[in-house]
Amino acid sequence: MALTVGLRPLTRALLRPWARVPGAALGRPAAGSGDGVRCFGSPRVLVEPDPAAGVAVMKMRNPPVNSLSLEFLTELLISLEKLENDKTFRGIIITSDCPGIFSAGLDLLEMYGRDPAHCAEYWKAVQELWLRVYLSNLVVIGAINGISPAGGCLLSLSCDYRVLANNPKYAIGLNETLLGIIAPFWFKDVLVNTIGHRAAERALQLGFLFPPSDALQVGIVDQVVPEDQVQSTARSVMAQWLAIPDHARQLTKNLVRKPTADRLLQQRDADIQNFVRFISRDSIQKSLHVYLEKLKQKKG
Ligand SMILES: CC/C=C\C/C=C\C/C=C\CCC/C=C/C(=O)SCCNC(=O)CCNC(=O)[C@H](O)C(C)(C)COP(=O)(O)OP(=O)(O)OC[C@H]1O[C@@H](n2cnc3c(N)ncnc32)[C@H](O)[C@@H]1OP(=O)(O)O
Repeated sequence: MALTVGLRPLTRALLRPWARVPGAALGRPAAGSGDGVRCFGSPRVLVEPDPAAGVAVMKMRNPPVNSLSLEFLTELLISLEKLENDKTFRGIIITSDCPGIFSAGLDLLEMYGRDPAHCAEYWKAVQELWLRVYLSNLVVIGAINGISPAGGCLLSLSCDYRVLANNPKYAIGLNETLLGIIAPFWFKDVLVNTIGHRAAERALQLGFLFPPSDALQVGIVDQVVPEDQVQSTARSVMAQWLAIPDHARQLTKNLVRKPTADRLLQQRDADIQNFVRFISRDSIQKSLHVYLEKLKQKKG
């Protein structure tokens, strides 16, 4: 897929793609990879390659909550692009390195109190990550080992298969309305494609965050397993998906997903402008302020 990363050169230059990850990366062989295969990545994205299996495990580690900041999105994009272009890999497992949190979704501080140019750049990166994961030629499996609201849910929904840890503290869903904001049409489309129109209508309006058993029942995840089996289950599922010839699976994936992606691709700039207009409204900024204050107060 020929997507440009589309971020300002400055943003990219600030990052150190493929820097060795301090400590964790140095000298630590990737699990199951045998001698000589090392983890790599960038400060916020740890990639554990298993070349023999053709699989890479991508661990998000932007503590405390893996919120999708501009820098984090950029690093995720660079990692994905690198894996996509490396013929060694046929599949990626996306998971979290932050205990109890898959991803808290979009970084609210990228949308609160920012100028329009920043919001536009941020939204472009959000679009880019979605397109890259959603249309990836690789098999993408989400090993969801923590709570996954809003943008975290979108990331999960963009995977080919979702395995959620069975922990009552975890939940997944598009909860935007609870923040006084709305899920954009392409978030909505992916949810409708996954759980159907009626269930999506209720879930979106009420901002449902589904705990594991409800998540499985509604179909927002494909499997719920004990927490200590999330990674191994993702691996077994990956083996099933990799048993299918790549070209047939990729063409089929494209057939199914392209119409949804095209809706955004045909109006990316307009979508950015809509977002910037919407998020810049005083009333929306107030809602974000109230929500951020609630998060602070929760701490006591
Ligand atoms: C007509 C309209 C036309 C066009 C419209 C066009 C476009 C649509 C417009 C907008 C679309 C926006 C879509 C938005 C998507 C999103 O993803 S919004 C984010 C949603 N996320 C959430 O609601 C999760 C919020 N966080 C939590 O609930 C909790 O933090 C947690 C359950 C994830 C973790 O709980 P704890 O472990 O208890 O940790 P804390 O709550 O103490 O958090 C630690 C620290 O992190 C900060 N934080 C948490 N989440 C975020 C976040 N998403 N972004 C930024 N920062 C976050 C939190 O404030 C704490 O900070 P400190 O107090 O330590 O500084």
